[in-house]
Amino acid sequence: MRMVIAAVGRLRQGPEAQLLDDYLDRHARAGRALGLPPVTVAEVEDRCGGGMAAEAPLLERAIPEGAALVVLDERGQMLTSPEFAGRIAAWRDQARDVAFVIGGADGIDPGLRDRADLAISFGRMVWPHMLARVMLAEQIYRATTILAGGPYHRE
Ligand SMILES: C[S@@+](CC[C@H](N)C(=O)[O-])C[C@H]1O[C@@H](n2cnc3c(N)ncnc32)[C@H](O)[C@@H]1O
Repeated sequence: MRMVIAAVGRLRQGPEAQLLDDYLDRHARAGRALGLPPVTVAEVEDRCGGGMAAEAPLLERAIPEGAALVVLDERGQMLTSPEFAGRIAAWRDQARDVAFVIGGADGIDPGLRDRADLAISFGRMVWPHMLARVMLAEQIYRATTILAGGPYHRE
């Protein structure tokens, strides 16, 4: 199993990058015993201003073949953290790769969005894509602690 975040834009050094690295490091450490791999981040950028249509093929290239495709989209489903953890465990048990896709300023091209296995919403408000990246990393770490039975997640 591989876990990939494919995201539009380059995250510069700063608080978001520090938070992202921290959650992904924590996930990597906690996930080892659970058979969950570290998350890799593939950043894509279209320098010609082509918007989401130009970004879609760049994102596609970062998605492993046959991977479960999860798009982050404010119109998607709102899962609880334990539900999200259950999805991750199911992909692990099927030895299936999973790719999480985060769009740019215009969002994710409908062609890519429509073929997703799952669209996840962090609420109906629109978040900056760099914050969505950090929030996703935190939820992946949280999911790992839920699967490990740790005390980080409380209801
Ligand atoms: C600035 S938003 C783009 C919003 C754009 N108007 C749209 O229609 O998707 C950039 C990316 O951040 C992520 N994002 C922002 N808000 C989100 C939310 N509430 N839930 C899930 N993902 C979100 C999505 O991947 C989105 O493509």
